[in-house]
Amino acid sequence: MKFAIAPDSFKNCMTAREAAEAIRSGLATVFPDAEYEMVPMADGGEGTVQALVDATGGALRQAEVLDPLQRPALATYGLLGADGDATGDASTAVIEMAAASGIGFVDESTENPLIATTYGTGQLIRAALDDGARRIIIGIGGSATNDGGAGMAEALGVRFLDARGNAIKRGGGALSQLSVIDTAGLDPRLESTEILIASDVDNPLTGPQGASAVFGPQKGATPAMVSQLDASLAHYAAIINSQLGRDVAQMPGAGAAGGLGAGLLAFTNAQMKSGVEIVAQTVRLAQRAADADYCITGEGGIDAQTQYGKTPMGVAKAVRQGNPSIGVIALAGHVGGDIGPLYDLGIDAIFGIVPGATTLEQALAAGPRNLARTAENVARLIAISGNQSSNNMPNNHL
Ligand SMILES: O=C(O)[C@H](O)CO
Repeated sequence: MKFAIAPDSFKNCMTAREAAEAIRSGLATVFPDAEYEMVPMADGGEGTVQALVDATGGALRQAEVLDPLQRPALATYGLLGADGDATGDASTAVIEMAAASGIGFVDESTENPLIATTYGTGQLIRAALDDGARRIIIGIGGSATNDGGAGMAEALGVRFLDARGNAIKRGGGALSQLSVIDTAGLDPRLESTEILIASDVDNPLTGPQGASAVFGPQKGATPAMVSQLDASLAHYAAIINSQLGRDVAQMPGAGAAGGLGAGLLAFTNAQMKSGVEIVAQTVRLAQRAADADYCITGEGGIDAQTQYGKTPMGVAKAVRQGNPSIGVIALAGHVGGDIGPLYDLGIDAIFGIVPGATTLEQALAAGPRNLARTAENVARLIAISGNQSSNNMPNNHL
């Protein structure tokens, strides 16, 4: 009997690796001799750096950056281990933009998307290049910014000038004064660096579905600021198009992280991909689960949204590629209504792990125990289903 264990983190409760350990401990009470392939997962959002470092035997690194309000901060990124490195030589870095430019750096009294900058994200990319990265996975979303990634590009050597040739201020508000983009100083290492963007949304840069209209308010933008920021980003995109020949405004995902998606597409050779697919490929999930009987995945919450690129869905797709008969079982702290489509899309069964009425605080505190107990019960079902190998039958549990 072989299990591939590939959960996401359970937010505010367990990292993906801790969740995988809890699942293994529950399964192992019933199948102590089974083989367990541990593959902590993520979808490009929070926890991606930790999951990829854990899954590949990599290392966490820190860099001094400027936060969205240009205050000094320390931000963590990761270098993957050779285990999960598509380059084969441990030169892939993984970055979460939110580690340098995320909403967590501001509160209601300081948030201001007119001035917030992604400069620190550019500093993280530079730090990864200094570490020798030739492939960078960057998870984007959860930002405090609305600057179209101009700050990120500036940190990598691009100059943004007004009509008089002076550098404009950082932040989305000042982009309305942009006249010339000078890319002569852009870090030449970017030319030969593969950048994969794992985006949390596929919104365009501008318009009613764009970065400012949809996500500006959650960063403190008033309706007047939303109009100003949307016009600034439209102006910025028009100059990018006319001076760099890249038409990024309506590309899917260009509006992610306050338009950082657009900035990466405009100034680097980045490609936008599904976050969970990038992670699954990087950790070779399909290969590692190719001879597994079951895959156990999970996440803090599973609901109808899960089908749109969340980890359990991406895991199911990946493991079924080379192993169509694998059983895929998902465990979650919260299971929403309308999960029917997930069964058709490749998840065989979904179980909530919370045993009864409880407060969120209690549920979080008991998370690892609840996850392990639910995994044990899943194993008990498997044991009585007759699919188990007779060598692994735990008589004392039947
Ligand atoms: O950061 C943001 O703007 C949202 O998470 C969408 O990417």
